[in-house]
Amino acid sequence: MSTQIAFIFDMDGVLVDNLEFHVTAWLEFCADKNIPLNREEFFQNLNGKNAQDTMNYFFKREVEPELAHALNEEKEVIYRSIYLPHIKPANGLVELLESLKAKGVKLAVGTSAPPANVDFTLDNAGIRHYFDEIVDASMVKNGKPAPDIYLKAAEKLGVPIEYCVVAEDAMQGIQAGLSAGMKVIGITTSHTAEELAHTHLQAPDFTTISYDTLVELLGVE
Ligand SMILES: O=P(O)(O)OC[C@H]1O[C@@H](O)[C@H](O)[C@@H](O)[C@@H]1O
Repeated sequence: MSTQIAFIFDMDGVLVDNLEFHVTAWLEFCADKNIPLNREEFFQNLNGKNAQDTMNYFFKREVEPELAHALNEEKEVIYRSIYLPHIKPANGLVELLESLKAKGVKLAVGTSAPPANVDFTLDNAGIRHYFDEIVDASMVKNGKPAPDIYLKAAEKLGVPIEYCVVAEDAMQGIQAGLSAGMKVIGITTSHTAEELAHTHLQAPDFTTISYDTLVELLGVE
């Protein structure tokens, strides 16, 4: 490989197909707190947002960080308990990570999730060892849709933005990847391929994605 390239993965809805469990946990949390929320609103406005921005949205004000994280953890306890028996890597992911590692592609995770959920997901799915860098919500000031998480991942990997591909499922996350100036593959776990037509390529999972897909998207040798 002549040009060093990188593949940066969103976590929820991409490395694992878990959004149904997040939605169930959010609906339970909101019902308990008398906060109005439905699935459509979640997928349009909240999916991919970090804890702080989610609580600011629910309470329509800047929630004190400690309170925001404590409230968010109430939801994460529900989420982790219902998702644990089902956790597994997305279809085709492990095979792809193996082949990209063998080709020398740099690999990172860029997620709005809190560190406890990152540990929960990567360790229980058995995929942590594939990644050179992991950037979570606690490591940047501005959450998705701001580009910070993806810019930080590229910086930590030492790979220029023009050689980075992002895999994302959420509207906020896709915006983050596009704003970072990266090529974005839309994984259609949260939205249809038509809804993700503004991404550079759409795929249901990783079974159809290969090293050649990245090379073609980036236009490198
Ligand atoms: O891994 P991603 O897609 O950046 O997002 C993580 C967040 O995704 C949201 O959809 C969940 O509601 C959050 O609880 C979660 O932390």
